Amino acid sequence: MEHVSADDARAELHRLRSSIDNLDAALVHLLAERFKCTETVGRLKARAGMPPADPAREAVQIARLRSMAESSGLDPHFAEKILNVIIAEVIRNHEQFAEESDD
Ligand SMILES: C=C(O[C@@H]1C=C(C(=O)O)C=C[C@H]1O)C(=O)O
Repeated sequence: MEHVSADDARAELHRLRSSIDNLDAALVHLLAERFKCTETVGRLKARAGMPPADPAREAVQIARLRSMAESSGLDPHFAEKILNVIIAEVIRNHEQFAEESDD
């Protein structure tokens, strides 16, 4: 493997970490927007007496995400795991909205 000086490695690491920081910021902003949107969906469902979870919609979302992950070089199993964590949190929020509207 080609040798790299400590100075060059530090400069490259700094450049890469700066991109990682930007990407992490984008992820947080995207998640914040998604949760704003799902909050509105959850409150709408609660008002309409619809169930918090929609497994059919989740299955479509997961299949779509797995396929996008595959074509962009991301491990589809990992992509599914992340989406499941997000969806579980969304459903927890929706259950809370449903309880609030029962009060
Ligand atoms: C946001 C919704 O509620 C739940 C959360 C979903 C999600 O986070 O993608 C998908 C289906 C539902 O279980 C929805 O029904 O669209």
